[in-house]
Amino acid sequence: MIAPSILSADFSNLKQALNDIHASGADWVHLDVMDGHFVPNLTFGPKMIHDLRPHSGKTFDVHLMVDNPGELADEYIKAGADYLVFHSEAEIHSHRLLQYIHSRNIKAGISIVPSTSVASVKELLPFIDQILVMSVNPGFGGQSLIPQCLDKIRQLVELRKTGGYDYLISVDGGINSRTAADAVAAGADVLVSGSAFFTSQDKAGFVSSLKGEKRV
Ligand SMILES: O=C(CO)[C@H](O)[C@H](O)COP(=O)(O)O
Repeated sequence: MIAPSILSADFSNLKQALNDIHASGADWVHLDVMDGHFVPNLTFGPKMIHDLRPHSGKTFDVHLMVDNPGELADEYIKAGADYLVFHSEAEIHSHRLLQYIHSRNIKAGISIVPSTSVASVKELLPFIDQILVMSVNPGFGGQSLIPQCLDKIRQLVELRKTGGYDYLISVDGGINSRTAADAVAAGADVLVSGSAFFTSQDKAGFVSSLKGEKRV
């Protein structure tokens, strides 16, 4: 599946960004929430997500790049998140927060930055619907994929098989027409793409290309 990240959209025209995502055939909308503390950038909060919600029937994949995500989770659940994904590095009680998100009847996920190992989140794998592998240091779009991060996807595929778990593996950062095939070969289920998607003149062709349907 393809999840364009509106981080790279024109923030003065986000309805158009959603229309572009719908017309492209992409599957999800990826919404990057940054607090200026956990990552050195600020984006938007729950009101933005709430206001965008009526304009899209797509799955809203909300990626919290914030300190203390447990204190903020409710606001994003109320705003209309379908998946609420937080960083395990930012939450001591990740297991409790996963349970809480599930108790509110939405999907729950964790994300890991490039310096976090899969081994350090192994205990959480039975309790998640998605793991978002950051393939750049989070904070900004337009960076280059760190190839070593793809090995974490391979490890997560193996652990899912041996553990009988049921999570999706997403990859986020530096995904474009050149890198997508490596991420898919490693076992990624969801490709998040920001700058490559929004700078593409042929977004439907770009999405098809990432899905392996045709080349652009
Ligand atoms: O989470 C993010 C940055 O922290 C973005 O979703 C990600 O970087 C996508 O942007 P690009 O495809 O341009 O790398």
